[in-house]
Amino acid sequence: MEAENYSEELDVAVRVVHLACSLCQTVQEGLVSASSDHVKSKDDDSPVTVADWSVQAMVSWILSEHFGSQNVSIVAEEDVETLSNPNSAGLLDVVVTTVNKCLAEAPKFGLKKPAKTLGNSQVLNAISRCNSSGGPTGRHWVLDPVDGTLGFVRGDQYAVALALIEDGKVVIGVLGCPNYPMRKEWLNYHHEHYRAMTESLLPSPHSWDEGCVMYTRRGSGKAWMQPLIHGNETLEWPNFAKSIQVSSIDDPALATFCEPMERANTNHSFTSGLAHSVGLRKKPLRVYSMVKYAAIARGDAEIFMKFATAGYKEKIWDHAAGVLIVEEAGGVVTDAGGRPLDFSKGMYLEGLDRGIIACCGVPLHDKIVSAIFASWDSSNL
Ligand SMILES: Nc1ncnc2c1ncn2[C@@H]1O[C@H](COP(=O)(O)OS(=O)(=O)O)[C@@H](OP(=O)(O)O)[C@H]1O
Ligand SMILES: [Mg+2]
Repeated sequence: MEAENYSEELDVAVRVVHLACSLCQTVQEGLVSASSDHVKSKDDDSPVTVADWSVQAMVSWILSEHFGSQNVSIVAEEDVETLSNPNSAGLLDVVVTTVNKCLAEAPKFGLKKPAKTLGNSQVLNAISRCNSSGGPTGRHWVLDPVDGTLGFVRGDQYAVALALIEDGKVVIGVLGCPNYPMRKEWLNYHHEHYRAMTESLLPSPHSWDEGCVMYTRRGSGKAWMQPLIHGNETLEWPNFAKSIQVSSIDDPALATFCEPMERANTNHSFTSGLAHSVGLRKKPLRVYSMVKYAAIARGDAEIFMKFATAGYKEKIWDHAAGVLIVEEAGGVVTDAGGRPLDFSKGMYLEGLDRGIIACCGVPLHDKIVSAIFASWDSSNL
């Protein structure tokens, strides 16, 4: 039966995402106490951190050890060029140290650690092995080592996203949300008070309470959430797993919609007009990263919309894990034309019609898609 497949893959994926969250938390704490060595610029000027490379190296190493490197194809965000440049020697040292420190903790998470610490070339190899471009056939892991890099460097929300695609379909989705606590009250609290209180101040990661890891398997009709582990705790399955479900709200007046924080990543004025025409009354909730999918999946918000500027091609690693978790938790995710997202075309969501709409259920989703149909011509997207 389909729902029983992939248990070993899911088990390893959840554990490795827990380990990656722990790595990210340590690095984010370091960032908050400010070391500019930890931030580099990518071509597109978005911040790239030690955590990006270290998570990618670590996840690649664990998956290859577990399943055999010849069986593991990984599509991931970071390439190895910047890091293998001799000018980046200092940064590479920090990454290698971070990876080894993290892997030393692997047994706490039920994973195997290396017999000897990894050297520079092993770490670079692990990163460069993630050079698959996916496609319509075979198995491909899809990793966003730190999704929401802006949120990460600002001490705010970010996610570690790992998915498995088989023959073009997402079959496993795991989303680590280190600053997104298990408690539902967080969203209101965050929205109303937290950002205002901390506008000029980077928060200490400890003030967020513990984060969570969400996961699912295609066809299970279920999605789960586990708390992160702390200190000397060990990850004992099922680690207090709680089943999660989308919200049952279908009245737009009661619904909350979330969208990207940054104007550069979505068209806020278009979504604001759309929200008005559909009857959404609440202020949009702007959150960095795939935590937006997490919020829909567990019923903290009802709608997620993202409309990138024309010409921007959405990458599969920014959506694969989140989409499956929302769908299995009872939600609907499509492009703006109402079609499912296509993960079979390589690293991009080729053919995506305008934007992405994730909803807790069909009635709200229909309303949004109809409103887009009605208002598109008059918009200046
Ligand atoms: N121009 C443009 N338009 C749309 N999307 C873009 C664009 N540029 C980048 N990206 C990708 O979007 C990811 C961030 O999306 P978010 O929803 O997390 O946005 S936001 O941080 O809340 O503003 C972001 O993921 P990360 O790089 O992991 O942060 C990018 O992959
Ligand atoms: Mg991303």
